[in-house]
Amino acid sequence: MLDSQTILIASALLLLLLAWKFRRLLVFFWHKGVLQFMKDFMSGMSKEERILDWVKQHAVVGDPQSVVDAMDVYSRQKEWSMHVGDIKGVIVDKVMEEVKPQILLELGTYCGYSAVRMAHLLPPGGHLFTIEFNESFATIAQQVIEVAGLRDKISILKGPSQEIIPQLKKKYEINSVDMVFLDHWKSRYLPDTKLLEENGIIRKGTVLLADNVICPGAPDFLEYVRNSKRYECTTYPVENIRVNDALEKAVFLG
Ligand SMILES: C[S@@+](CC[C@H](N)C(=O)[O-])C[C@H]1O[C@@H](n2cnc3c(N)ncnc32)[C@H](O)[C@@H]1O
Ligand SMILES: [Mg+2]
Repeated sequence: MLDSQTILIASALLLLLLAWKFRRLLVFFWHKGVLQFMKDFMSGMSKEERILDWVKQHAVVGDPQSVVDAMDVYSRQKEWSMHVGDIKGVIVDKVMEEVKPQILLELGTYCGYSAVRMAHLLPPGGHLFTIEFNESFATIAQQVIEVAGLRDKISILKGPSQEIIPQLKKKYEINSVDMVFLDHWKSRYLPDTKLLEENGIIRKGTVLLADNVICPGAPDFLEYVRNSKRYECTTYPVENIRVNDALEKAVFLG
Protein backbone atom coordinates (compact mmCIF):
# COMPACT_ATOMS: atom_id res chain seq x y z
CA MET A 1 0.00 0.00 0.00
CA LEU A 2 1.22 3.53 -0.79
CA ASP A 3 1.34 5.94 2.12
CA SER A 4 -0.15 9.42 1.84
CA GLN A 5 3.27 11.11 1.57
CA THR A 6 4.17 9.01 -1.47
CA ILE A 7 0.83 9.81 -3.10
CA LEU A 8 1.42 13.52 -2.46
CA ILE A 9 4.90 13.46 -3.98
CA ALA A 10 3.70 11.40 -6.97
CA SER A 11 0.83 13.86 -7.57
CA ALA A 12 3.19 16.84 -7.36
CA LEU A 13 5.53 15.18 -9.86
CA LEU A 14 2.64 14.42 -12.18
CA LEU A 15 1.50 18.04 -12.02
CA LEU A 16 5.02 19.24 -12.79
CA LEU A 17 5.22 16.86 -15.73
CA LEU A 18 1.89 18.07 -17.09
CA ALA A 19 2.92 21.71 -16.63
CA TRP A 20 6.14 21.02 -18.56
CA LYS A 21 4.31 19.19 -21.34
CA PHE A 22 1.78 21.99 -21.76
CA ARG A 23 4.18 24.85 -20.97
CA ARG A 24 3.49 26.65 -24.25
CA LEU A 25 -0.22 26.58 -23.54
CA LEU A 26 0.34 27.85 -20.00
CA VAL A 27 2.51 30.72 -21.23
CA PHE A 28 -0.17 31.52 -23.82
CA PHE A 29 -2.92 31.67 -21.20
CA TRP A 30 -0.69 33.63 -18.85
CA HIS A 31 -0.17 36.28 -21.54
CA LYS A 32 -3.72 36.23 -22.83
CA GLY A 33 -5.54 35.97 -19.57
CA VAL A 34 -3.64 36.94 -16.47
CA LEU A 35 -1.47 39.74 -17.90
CA GLN A 36 -4.40 41.11 -19.86
CA PHE A 37 -6.57 41.12 -16.74
CA MET A 38 -3.85 42.90 -14.76
CA LYS A 39 -3.37 45.54 -17.45
CA ASP A 40 -7.12 46.13 -17.69
CA PHE A 41 -7.41 46.33 -13.90
CA MET A 42 -4.47 48.71 -13.48
CA SER A 43 -5.37 51.04 -16.36
CA GLY A 44 -9.11 50.88 -15.72
CA MET A 45 -9.50 50.42 -19.48
CA SER A 46 -9.87 47.58 -21.94
CA LYS A 47 -7.08 46.94 -24.45
CA GLU A 48 -9.18 48.56 -27.17
CA GLU A 49 -9.72 51.68 -25.01
CA ARG A 50 -5.95 51.85 -24.45
CA ILE A 51 -5.42 51.67 -28.24
CA LEU A 52 -7.89 54.53 -28.74
CA ASP A 53 -6.24 56.55 -25.99
CA TRP A 54 -2.85 56.05 -27.67
CA VAL A 55 -4.25 57.08 -31.06
CA LYS A 56 -5.74 60.25 -29.54
CA GLN A 57 -2.38 61.10 -27.99
CA HIS A 58 -0.12 60.22 -30.91
CA ALA A 59 -2.03 60.73 -34.17
CA VAL A 60 -2.75 63.97 -35.96
CA VAL A 61 -6.46 64.69 -36.31
CA GLY A 62 -7.48 64.42 -39.96
CA ASP A 63 -4.36 62.49 -40.97
CA PRO A 64 -5.24 58.80 -41.63
CA GLN A 65 -1.61 57.75 -42.12
CA SER A 66 -0.72 59.06 -38.67
CA VAL A 67 -3.56 56.97 -37.20
CA VAL A 68 -2.28 53.83 -38.93
CA ASP A 69 1.29 54.62 -37.82
CA ALA A 70 0.21 55.20 -34.22
CA MET A 71 -1.63 51.86 -34.12
CA ASP A 72 1.37 50.07 -35.63
CA VAL A 73 3.70 51.56 -33.01
CA TYR A 74 1.26 50.60 -30.24
CA SER A 75 1.02 46.99 -31.29
CA ARG A 76 4.76 46.71 -31.82
CA GLN A 77 5.83 48.38 -28.58
CA LYS A 78 2.94 47.96 -26.15
CA GLU A 79 0.38 45.23 -26.78
CA TRP A 80 -0.29 42.88 -29.67
CA SER A 81 -3.66 43.48 -31.28
CA MET A 82 -5.55 41.50 -33.86
CA HIS A 83 -5.52 44.04 -36.66
CA VAL A 84 -3.95 43.23 -40.02
CA GLY A 85 -0.78 45.19 -39.17
CA ASP A 86 1.91 46.88 -41.19
CA ILE A 87 3.52 43.82 -42.83
CA LYS A 88 0.31 42.32 -44.22
CA GLY A 89 -1.02 45.85 -44.62
CA VAL A 90 1.39 46.38 -47.51
CA ILE A 91 -0.31 43.51 -49.39
CA VAL A 92 -3.73 44.99 -48.63
CA ASP A 93 -2.52 48.37 -49.97
CA LYS A 94 -1.21 46.69 -53.13
CA VAL A 95 -4.54 44.99 -53.84
CA MET A 96 -6.42 48.22 -53.07
CA GLU A 97 -4.26 50.07 -55.58
CA GLU A 98 -4.85 47.33 -58.18
CA VAL A 99 -8.63 47.13 -57.72
CA LYS A 100 -9.39 50.80 -56.94
CA PRO A 101 -12.78 49.85 -55.47
CA GLN A 102 -15.59 52.39 -55.41
CA ILE A 103 -17.55 50.24 -52.98
CA LEU A 104 -15.57 48.18 -50.51
CA LEU A 105 -16.99 45.82 -47.91
CA GLU A 106 -15.04 44.71 -44.85
CA LEU A 107 -16.07 41.83 -42.61
CA GLY A 108 -14.61 42.45 -39.12
CA THR A 109 -13.85 46.06 -38.08
CA TYR A 110 -12.27 45.61 -34.63
CA CYS A 111 -10.69 49.03 -33.78
CA GLY A 112 -10.82 50.33 -37.34
CA TYR A 113 -7.15 49.90 -38.29
CA SER A 114 -7.73 48.21 -41.66
CA ALA A 115 -10.80 50.38 -42.30
CA VAL A 116 -8.70 53.54 -41.97
CA ARG A 117 -5.82 52.01 -43.91
CA MET A 118 -8.07 51.00 -46.82
CA ALA A 119 -10.43 54.01 -46.85
CA HIS A 120 -7.40 56.26 -47.07
CA LEU A 121 -6.62 54.58 -50.43
CA LEU A 122 -10.15 54.70 -51.87
CA PRO A 123 -10.53 56.63 -55.13
CA PRO A 124 -12.54 59.87 -54.95
CA GLY A 125 -16.19 59.12 -54.19
CA GLY A 126 -15.36 55.62 -52.89
CA HIS A 127 -16.96 54.24 -49.74
CA LEU A 128 -16.15 51.50 -47.25
CA PHE A 129 -18.83 49.58 -45.37
CA THR A 130 -17.46 47.58 -42.47
CA ILE A 131 -19.39 45.01 -40.44
CA GLU A 132 -18.76 44.47 -36.71
CA PHE A 133 -20.91 42.60 -34.19
CA ASN A 134 -19.10 43.69 -31.03
CA GLU A 135 -20.73 46.95 -29.86
CA SER A 136 -17.75 48.19 -27.85
CA PHE A 137 -15.28 47.51 -30.69
CA ALA A 138 -17.60 49.36 -33.09
CA THR A 139 -17.72 52.36 -30.72
CA ILE A 140 -13.91 52.44 -30.46
CA ALA A 141 -13.58 52.09 -34.25
CA GLN A 142 -15.98 54.99 -34.84
CA GLN A 143 -13.79 57.22 -32.68
CA VAL A 144 -10.61 56.07 -34.45
CA ILE A 145 -12.30 56.88 -37.79
CA GLU A 146 -13.23 60.35 -36.46
CA VAL A 147 -9.59 61.02 -35.50
CA ALA A 148 -8.54 59.92 -39.02
CA GLY A 149 -11.06 62.36 -40.50
CA LEU A 150 -12.67 59.57 -42.54
CA ARG A 151 -16.21 59.74 -41.14
CA ASP A 152 -17.66 60.49 -44.61
CA LYS A 153 -15.87 57.55 -46.24
CA ILE A 154 -16.57 54.76 -43.76
CA SER A 155 -19.85 53.37 -42.43
CA ILE A 156 -19.83 50.81 -39.64
CA LEU A 157 -22.71 48.37 -39.95
CA LYS A 158 -23.30 46.90 -36.50
CA GLY A 159 -24.36 43.29 -36.23
CA PRO A 160 -23.41 39.76 -37.25
CA SER A 161 -22.27 39.46 -40.86
CA GLN A 162 -24.71 36.60 -41.46
CA GLU A 163 -27.61 38.94 -40.62
CA ILE A 164 -26.29 42.05 -42.34
CA ILE A 165 -25.21 40.55 -45.68
CA PRO A 166 -28.80 39.59 -46.68
CA GLN A 167 -29.89 43.17 -45.78
CA LEU A 168 -27.20 44.97 -47.80
CA LYS A 169 -29.35 45.59 -50.88
CA LYS A 170 -32.63 46.66 -49.31
CA LYS A 171 -31.59 48.27 -46.02
CA TYR A 172 -28.23 49.76 -47.02
CA GLU A 173 -28.88 50.25 -50.76
CA ILE A 174 -25.67 48.46 -51.75
CA ASN A 175 -26.29 46.74 -55.06
CA SER A 176 -22.92 45.10 -55.42
CA VAL A 177 -19.39 45.65 -54.18
CA ASP A 178 -16.07 45.87 -55.98
CA MET A 179 -13.98 44.32 -53.24
CA VAL A 180 -14.49 42.46 -49.96
CA PHE A 181 -11.90 42.25 -47.20
CA LEU A 182 -12.61 39.16 -45.08
CA ASP A 183 -11.08 39.46 -41.62
CA HIS A 184 -13.72 38.30 -39.14
CA TRP A 185 -13.95 34.88 -37.46
CA LYS A 186 -12.44 32.36 -39.84
CA SER A 187 -15.31 29.87 -39.61
CA ARG A 188 -17.53 32.52 -41.26
CA TYR A 189 -15.35 33.06 -44.37
CA LEU A 190 -16.96 30.26 -46.37
CA PRO A 191 -20.63 30.68 -45.30
CA ASP A 192 -20.38 34.46 -45.78
CA THR A 193 -18.80 34.06 -49.22
CA LYS A 194 -21.75 31.86 -50.18
CA LEU A 195 -24.15 34.43 -48.70
CA LEU A 196 -22.50 37.18 -50.75
CA GLU A 197 -22.94 35.04 -53.87
CA GLU A 198 -26.56 34.09 -53.10
CA ASN A 199 -27.54 37.69 -52.37
CA GLY A 200 -25.89 39.00 -55.55
CA ILE A 201 -23.53 41.28 -53.60
CA ILE A 202 -20.50 40.09 -55.49
CA ARG A 203 -20.54 40.39 -59.29
CA LYS A 204 -18.20 39.41 -62.10
CA GLY A 205 -14.84 40.95 -61.23
CA THR A 206 -15.42 41.47 -57.50
CA VAL A 207 -12.20 40.80 -55.61
CA LEU A 208 -12.29 38.91 -52.31
CA LEU A 209 -9.21 39.43 -50.17
CA ALA A 210 -9.05 37.13 -47.15
CA ASP A 211 -6.62 37.58 -44.26
CA ASN A 212 -5.29 34.77 -42.03
CA VAL A 213 -6.00 31.92 -44.43
CA ILE A 214 -3.16 29.91 -42.87
CA CYS A 215 -3.12 31.17 -39.28
CA PRO A 216 -5.61 30.76 -37.64
CA GLY A 217 -6.63 29.40 -41.05
CA ALA A 218 -9.75 29.07 -43.15
CA PRO A 219 -9.21 25.68 -44.87
CA ASP A 220 -12.81 25.21 -46.04
CA PHE A 221 -12.84 28.66 -47.62
CA LEU A 222 -9.49 28.01 -49.36
CA GLU A 223 -10.65 24.65 -50.67
CA TYR A 224 -13.86 26.20 -51.98
CA VAL A 225 -12.39 29.15 -53.87
CA ARG A 226 -9.34 27.30 -55.14
CA ASN A 227 -11.39 24.42 -56.54
CA SER A 228 -14.16 26.53 -58.00
CA LYS A 229 -14.11 27.54 -61.66
CA ARG A 230 -15.93 30.69 -60.55
CA TYR A 231 -12.84 32.08 -58.80
CA GLU A 232 -9.34 32.93 -59.90
CA CYS A 233 -7.01 32.77 -56.90
CA THR A 234 -3.66 34.23 -55.92
CA THR A 235 -1.92 33.50 -52.63
CA TYR A 236 0.21 36.09 -50.87
CA PRO A 237 2.39 34.26 -48.34
CA VAL A 238 3.61 36.40 -45.50
CA GLU A 239 7.15 36.22 -44.27
CA ASN A 240 8.86 38.06 -41.45
CA ILE A 241 6.22 37.42 -38.85
CA ARG A 242 6.36 34.95 -36.01
CA VAL A 243 3.90 32.54 -37.61
CA ASN A 244 3.40 31.55 -41.23
CA ASP A 245 0.34 33.16 -42.70
CA ALA A 246 -1.05 34.23 -46.06
CA LEU A 247 -3.71 36.36 -47.66
CA GLU A 248 -5.79 34.89 -50.47
CA LYS A 249 -7.11 36.98 -53.33
CA ALA A 250 -10.06 35.37 -55.10
CA VAL A 251 -11.52 37.15 -58.09
CA PHE A 252 -15.16 36.20 -58.72
CA LEU A 253 -15.59 35.32 -62.39
CA GLY A 254 -19.38 35.36 -62.29
C1 LIG B 1 -9.31 40.20 -36.65
S1 LIG B 1 -10.49 41.33 -36.09
C2 LIG B 1 -10.60 42.49 -37.41
C3 LIG B 1 -9.36 43.31 -37.57
C4 LIG B 1 -9.53 44.45 -38.55
N1 LIG B 1 -9.98 43.99 -39.85
C5 LIG B 1 -8.21 45.16 -38.72
O1 LIG B 1 -7.33 44.61 -39.41
O2 LIG B 1 -8.05 46.24 -38.15
C6 LIG B 1 -12.01 40.43 -36.26
C7 LIG B 1 -13.23 41.23 -35.87
O3 LIG B 1 -14.36 40.59 -36.44
C8 LIG B 1 -15.45 40.66 -35.56
N2 LIG B 1 -16.34 39.57 -35.96
C9 LIG B 1 -16.09 38.24 -35.91
N3 LIG B 1 -17.07 37.52 -36.45
C10 LIG B 1 -18.01 38.42 -36.87
C11 LIG B 1 -19.27 38.29 -37.50
N4 LIG B 1 -19.77 37.10 -37.85
N5 LIG B 1 -19.96 39.40 -37.76
C12 LIG B 1 -19.45 40.63 -37.45
N6 LIG B 1 -18.26 40.81 -36.84
C13 LIG B 1 -17.54 39.72 -36.55
C14 LIG B 1 -14.80 40.52 -34.18
O4 LIG B 1 -15.59 41.06 -33.17
C15 LIG B 1 -13.50 41.29 -34.37
O5 LIG B 1 -13.64 42.62 -33.98
MG1 LIG C 1 -6.64 39.31 -39.65
